[in-house]
Amino acid sequence: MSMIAAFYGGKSILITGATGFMGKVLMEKLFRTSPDLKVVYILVRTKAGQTTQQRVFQILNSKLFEKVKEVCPNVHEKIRAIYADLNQNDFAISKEDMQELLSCTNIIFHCAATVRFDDPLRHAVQLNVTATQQLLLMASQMPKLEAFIHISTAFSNCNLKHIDEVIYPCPVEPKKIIDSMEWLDDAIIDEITPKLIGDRPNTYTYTKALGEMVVQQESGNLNIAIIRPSIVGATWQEPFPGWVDNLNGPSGLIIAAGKGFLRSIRATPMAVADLIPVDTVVNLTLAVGWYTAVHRPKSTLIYHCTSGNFNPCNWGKMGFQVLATFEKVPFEKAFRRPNADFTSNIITSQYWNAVSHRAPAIIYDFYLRLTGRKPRMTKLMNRLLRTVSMLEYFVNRSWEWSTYNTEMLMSELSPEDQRVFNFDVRQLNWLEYIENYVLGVKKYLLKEDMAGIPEAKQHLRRLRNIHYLFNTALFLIAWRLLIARSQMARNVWFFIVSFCYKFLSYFRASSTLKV
Ligand SMILES: CCCCCCCCCCCCCCCCCCCCCCCC(=O)SCCNC(=O)CCNC(=O)[C@H](O)C(C)(C)COP(=O)(O)OP(=O)(O)OC[C@H]1O[C@@H](n2cnc3c(N)ncnc32)[C@H](O)[C@@H]1OP(=O)(O)O
Ligand SMILES: NC(=O)C1=CN([C@@H]2O[C@H](COP(=O)(O)OP(=O)(O)OC[C@H]3O[C@@H](n4cnc5c(N)ncnc54)[C@H](OP(=O)(O)O)[C@@H]3O)[C@@H](O)[C@H]2O)C=CC1
Repeated sequence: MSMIAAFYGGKSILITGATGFMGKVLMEKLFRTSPDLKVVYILVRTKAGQTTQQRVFQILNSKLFEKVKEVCPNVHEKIRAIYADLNQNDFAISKEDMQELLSCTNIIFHCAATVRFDDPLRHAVQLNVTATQQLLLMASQMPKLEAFIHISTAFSNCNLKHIDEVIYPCPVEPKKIIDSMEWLDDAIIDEITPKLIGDRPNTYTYTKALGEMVVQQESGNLNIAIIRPSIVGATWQEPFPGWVDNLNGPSGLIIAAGKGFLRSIRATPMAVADLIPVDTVVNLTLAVGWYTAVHRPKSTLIYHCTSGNFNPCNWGKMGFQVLATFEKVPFEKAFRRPNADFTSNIITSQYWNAVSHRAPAIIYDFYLRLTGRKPRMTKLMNRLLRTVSMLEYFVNRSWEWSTYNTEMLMSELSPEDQRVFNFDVRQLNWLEYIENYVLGVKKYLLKEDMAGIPEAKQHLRRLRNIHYLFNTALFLIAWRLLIARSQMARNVWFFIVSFCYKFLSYFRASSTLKV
């Protein structure tokens, strides 16, 4: 029997960010391994015209929860969706709901965050710092609370090369930042943002670092742990391989590359691609919840959930395997044939951007205009290149994260728990994982049917022929222009033509002789 699964039995668990990528997988695993848990409270806001209940209904009816419904048929009764907006005071939770949360909660998993890199500082602080502070305040009023698990990111200190399992202070205290957001206007905040984030690349990593400081400062008597995952990718094994439901991290780029929009990227092929499957993060998170509550470590432990030091894979190998998978299972209706040029040189990258991205977009828009349609490719391409430029920071550097606490925890688990809550990425076969990831993107994000693969392959063959035809035409036009202008080109042309003529005459004469 798994000790971790048994631990969650009968517990009341509060999850923030349960409607997000990681939150859904966390809930799924909890219900599948501990169907006898008492209740899972989830803080949910209304979104895109859906009520909180409709959102829960949609999650429970997704493919991700198919197995759960077999193991825990009354799962819908065990989820208590509480309306909450983490941007509001007291999260806009009703008095009755708040009372219930405060008196019943045993464990908190705080996953909610804004993961957008370009969020204005005010918004990122509100969600990643102030909301964390408020949740800690709530936690301090929960008499039955056994553990508070905060999900941060391995990149909260990406300005450092080697990162230990400690909290690194930011120059300005989080409390001062929170206070200043109340009275500074947006224009001034925008102006001081670059100075505040310093050598971090964006407001996301900066506010996640501030969030950790808040956790440390407001921990009081709480039993707290922090988990720092690296780049979270599709599921490795559970509940099935390749599940993914958003465009963050590499997923969006896999689509852009598979559809032939993105054919080159400024990336260092040898840099470590520190990807970590979402089910691995969730297994570690649940194990940490158990360990923190049962063993009550004296200080706040930080767990790095990374792959680089256990089982490194680099961007070059990843890109190669992604392309190899596109050969077997191409995406439908590609714009161009998928290709990948990784270059770490800024000038070469600008060149490829012009030749491989902007020029085809302009030509396609010209074709759309000619055929009476609205041009859209240049706009789409600009957006894509903006996204890529934001991710470039992470694909041109390598980091080292120490993992003593994660390894310690692994050694504390029983063999059964090591199996059920496996977070040992040494067992991960990257080639298999990446192939399943690409398949998952095709199935669960693009919702493409496998039956369409022959047609997709046929489409790629057509694109290849168009590509050859286009290049030949381009070459002939360029050559024609050149010989019209340059004597040397004319001489070369004359030499080639006369050589071909002589060769053909010789060939004809020798074949006549044989007859
Ligand atoms: C030769 C090329 C490739 C070769 C083939 C192989 C490819 C695979 C190999 C790997 C290559 C390199 C992969 C690099 C991945 C590196 C990721 C590193 C990230 C690590 C950071 C730390 C991890 C974390 O802690 S947090 C999680 C990460 N967070 C994110 O990823 C969020 C990023 N997204 C944003 O910040 C925003 O969405 C932004 C700024 C990118 C765009 O904002 P904007 O307001 O302009 O638009 P949106 O409304 O958000 O979206 C517009 C449009 O774009 C789509 N989209 C959104 N995000 C992405 C994305 N990541 N990639 C692609 N497309 C994206 C979105 O759906 C919208 O589409 P519509 O059609 O308009 O709806
Ligand atoms: N994905 C990754 O690569 C990595 C993620 N992390 C961390 O993991 C955690 C989970 O990330 P992930 O699941 O990928 O992120 P998602 O963006 O998928 O999910 C974010 C969650 O936060 C919720 N949320 C955001 N704003 C509010 C709000 N105002 N009120 C209530 N809920 C809100 C979202 O709710 P809604 O559905 O309503 O928008 C959603 O449930 C985050 O803390 C992130 O920093 C760390 C490393 C890498």
